[in-house]
Amino acid sequence: MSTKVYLGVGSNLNRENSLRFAFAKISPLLKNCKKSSIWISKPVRNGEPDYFNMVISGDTESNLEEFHTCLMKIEEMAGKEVMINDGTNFGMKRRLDIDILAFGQLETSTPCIIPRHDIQDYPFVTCPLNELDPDFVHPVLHKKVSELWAKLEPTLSDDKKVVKTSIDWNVEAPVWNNASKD
Ligand SMILES: Nc1ncnc2c1ncn2[C@@H]1O[C@H](COP(=O)(O)OP(=O)(O)OP(=O)(O)O)[C@@H](O)[C@H]1O
Ligand SMILES: Nc1nc2c(c(=O)[nH]1)N=C(CO)CN2
Repeated sequence: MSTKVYLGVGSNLNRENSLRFAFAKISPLLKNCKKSSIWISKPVRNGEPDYFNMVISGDTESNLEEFHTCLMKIEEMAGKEVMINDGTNFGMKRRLDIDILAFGQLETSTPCIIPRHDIQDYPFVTCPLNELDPDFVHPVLHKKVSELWAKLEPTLSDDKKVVKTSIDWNVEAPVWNNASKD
């Protein structure tokens, strides 16, 4: 039996390469794998560099535990590094964050919280999810993502807005270093 999953992927360290790495590792795990564009937004926590975010969807044959373990391994594989921005040292940070937003119709808190509140609360999740699948119905709120986005978007101040990047998946990502902020 396969389950349709939605994943939120974010990075603000080597961010374009990190999202490409995530897609390269996740797409073989999913049938009918699809991805949104990459969107840029300000961090929730002030001072960090801006984030790149995307949403990936597809069908898995795995159960939640197996699938969650695979995703944590992918996050680990992407590694960590010291994040320094404008002279502030944020310490060791994961390059890649992968969250399971929804796992079919499941509602649970073990081994992780499903569905994630990010779907309706974080524009950097709602917006790419709406781009990918506006007709997806939230398993608990029973509302289409298009309705959730229509409610959230008009409330956003400039610092919460998300902007679509023009990243072309067919062109190789630029070389990155900790000072380039890309
Ligand atoms: N659905 C999920 N998929 C993947 N990881 C999850 C999921 N739910 C929780 N986690 C992981 O559990 C930890 C705590 O998550 P939680 O949502 O409570 O806080 P957070 O992500 O740090 O903050 P916020 O609520 O502001 O998004 C994080 O490491 C998070 O990545
Ligand atoms: N814009 C944006 N901000 C964040 C994000 C994210 O993915 N996008 N993830 C965070 C923790 O993982 C904290 N802040």
